[in-house]
Amino acid sequence: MRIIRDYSFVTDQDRGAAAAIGNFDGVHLGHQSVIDLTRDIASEKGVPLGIMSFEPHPRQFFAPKAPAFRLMSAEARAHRLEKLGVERLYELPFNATLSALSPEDFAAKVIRDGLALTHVVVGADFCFGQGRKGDVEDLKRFGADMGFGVTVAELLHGDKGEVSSTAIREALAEGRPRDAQAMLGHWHRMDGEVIGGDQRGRELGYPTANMSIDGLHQPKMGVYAVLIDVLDGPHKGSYHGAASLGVRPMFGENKPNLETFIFDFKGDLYGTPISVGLVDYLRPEAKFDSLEALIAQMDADCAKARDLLAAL
Ligand SMILES: Cc1cc2nc3c(=O)[nH]c(=O)nc-3n(C[C@H](O)[C@H](O)[C@H](O)COP(=O)(O)O)c2cc1C
Ligand SMILES: Nc1ncnc2c1ncn2[C@@H]1O[C@H](COP(=O)(O)OP(=O)(O)O)[C@@H](O)[C@H]1O
Repeated sequence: MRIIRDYSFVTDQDRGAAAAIGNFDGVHLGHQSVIDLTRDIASEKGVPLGIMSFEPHPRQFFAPKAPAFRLMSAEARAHRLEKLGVERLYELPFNATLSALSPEDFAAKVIRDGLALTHVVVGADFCFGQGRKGDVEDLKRFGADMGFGVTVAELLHGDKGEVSSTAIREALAEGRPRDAQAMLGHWHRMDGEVIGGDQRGRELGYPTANMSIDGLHQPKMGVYAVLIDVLDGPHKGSYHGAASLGVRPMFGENKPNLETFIFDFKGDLYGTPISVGLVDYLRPEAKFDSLEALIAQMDADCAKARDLLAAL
């Protein structure tokens, strides 16, 4: 997969794709069905399969101080899109210039002149151009005039309503990772590099691989049964574990992070990229009267997490 970060000066090999347009935060089942549809069109036309996305997310551009809401970083999204067979990722910088393009200019300058897309696929609720003034009918009209195909994908509904990034954020904020999974088609994963902590974990008998969650949507704070993928290095592989997402009230008010104890594992993970999938919410974080009480609770958490994960 090639990542193209601008729509001007695009080389011929990166022009002419059939591309789905959107933010694809989470790459949930709705996104996946749009991508499947785009894949069929791309192979029928013999052109690369593309995604047009924006960085930062337009909401981040318009409200930079709002709490973090993204389900995944741009890097994690790219990784997942690549796994789905996407060949060109147009990760366009969302800035004052792009956001000020009228719907017609967006179609002409970005879709036609810049990327020369053969075909675009969007969801039925797609809006584009300055002030989100353009809708799918406008896009179809521009496509007919400017010479690109347009397909509008139906919005996907799950058992419990529409599959959306918003519904997934809500499920996670309420401690329902399995409901999020049902909409995502995969476990909600938080990716990052293992960073150093207070080196207390090993003394408790529970060394934890710590990760910053800055910039990411915050699921309900507490203890989870988790699946871990070590993405690189000598320990690369998949593991089970228990993680604490939060501020560690036992040890003062700290910045929220994710601390993961990996079962049956020994080794150095500092600096290693890992991916932690939330499977079950076990309990809120607590402040105990003694370290012994915390350790006893961690023993119980791990026993429970082992059972839940073994049953997957
Ligand atoms: C399964 C599990 C449960 C935890 N539960 C709590 C808790 O209830 N309260 C708390 O303050 N910290 C909790 N923690 C966080 C530990 O306090 C923290 O990981 C430990 O102090 C190590 O910190 P360090 O990595 O900075 O050395 C938990 C950690 C794990 C892995
Ligand atoms: N079973 C394990 N689970 C998680 N990390 C482990 C494990 N065994 C060893 N480690 C390593 O130990 C480090 C955590 O030790 P810890 O004492 O909690 O230090 P820190 O406070 O720096 O996180 C991890 O970052 C990782 O490199």
